[in-house]
Amino acid sequence: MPQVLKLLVIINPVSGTGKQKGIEKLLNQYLNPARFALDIRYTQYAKHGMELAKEAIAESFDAVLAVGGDGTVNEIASILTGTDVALGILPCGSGNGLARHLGIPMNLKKAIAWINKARIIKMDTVKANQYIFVNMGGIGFDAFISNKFENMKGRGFWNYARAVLQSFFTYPMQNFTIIENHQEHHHRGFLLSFANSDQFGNNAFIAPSANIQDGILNLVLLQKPKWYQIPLLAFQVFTKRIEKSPLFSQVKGSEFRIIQENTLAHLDGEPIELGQEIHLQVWAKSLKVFKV
Ligand SMILES: Nc1ncnc2c1ncn2[C@@H]1O[C@H](COP(=O)(O)OP(=O)(O)OP(=O)(O)O)[C@@H](O)[C@H]1O
Repeated sequence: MPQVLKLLVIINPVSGTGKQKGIEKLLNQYLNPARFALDIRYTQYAKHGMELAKEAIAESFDAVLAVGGDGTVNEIASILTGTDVALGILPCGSGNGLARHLGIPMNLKKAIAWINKARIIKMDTVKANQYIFVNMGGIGFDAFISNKFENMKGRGFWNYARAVLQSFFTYPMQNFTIIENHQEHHHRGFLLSFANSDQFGNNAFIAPSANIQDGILNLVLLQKPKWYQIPLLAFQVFTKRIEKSPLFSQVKGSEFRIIQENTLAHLDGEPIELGQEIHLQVWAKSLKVFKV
C-alpha cells in the first residue's frame, strides 16, 4: 500500500476573487485520506506563505498544497526549491499560470480529485538575482502592468484586462540588452518575458515552446503592436500561435544577463525592484511538483 503523505495546506484567504472560501470542507470531503494526512494553515499577511513553507520543511511535511494565486505559489515554491518537499496547487488566483501549465483543473472539486491521482515530478525553477520564480518573469510592459494591477482594488481576469487597456497605448518601447556567453545583443521592445512555462496565466501563451522540465529559459521579446495588429496578436497568444507573429522573437538558454532602462520587474506576476541588471539562471529539476 502506498505511503500516506504528510500534507500542509497553506491557504491565502485574500487571493483571487474568494474561491477558496469553503475549501476546508471540500478538502475534508474529497481529498483521499488513504493518501494524505492533512494540516491546514492560513496566511495572515503578505509573504507569510514563505514562513509557513519553512515550517513545512522544519516539521518534515512531505508536501505543501498552495491554495491561492501565482504570488502565493511563488512564495511557497521559492522556499521549497532545492528541498524534498513537493508542491501541489489548488488554483484560486487571477491568472494561475503554473497551475494551468501543469494541467490542474480550475474547478476546486476537480483539482482535488486531480491531486488524489497525481504523481510527483521535478521541474526547473529560475533564479533572478537573489530571488526565485517558477512560472514567468519579465520586464517592460508586463512588469508595469503587474505593478499597476497590484495597486488596483479588484482582482480577476477583467480587472487585469482593464489595467492592460488603460496603459497599452501610452507605454513606450524600451531598450533591453541581453548578454549570453559574453556576447551582447541590443534590442528595443515592448516587453521581455522570462518564460519557464509557456503561459502568463489565463491561457495567454507568450512562449508556446517553453517547458518546465527542459533546463531552458525562453526569453521572449515582443514588439509593440499597431492598433490594427492587436486582434490577430491576441488570437495568436490564446491559440499558441504567437511564434508565427512578426512582432515575436525568442532566444533560449540556461543563463543570461539582462540590462534594462528601468529597475522594475515582475516575478510570477508580483512586481519587484530588481535593478537595471538582472542575472537569470535556470536551476534545473530543483522543485518537486504534483502532476498527473
Ligand atoms: N492574509 C493576507 N493579507 C494580505 N495579503 C496577503 C495575505 N496572505 C497573502 N497575502 C499576499 O497576497 C498577495 C496576492 O496573492 P496571490 O498572488 O496568491 O493572489 P492574486 O494576486 O489574487 O492572484 P494572481 O497572482 O493569480 O493574480 C501575495 O503577495 C501575498 O503575499
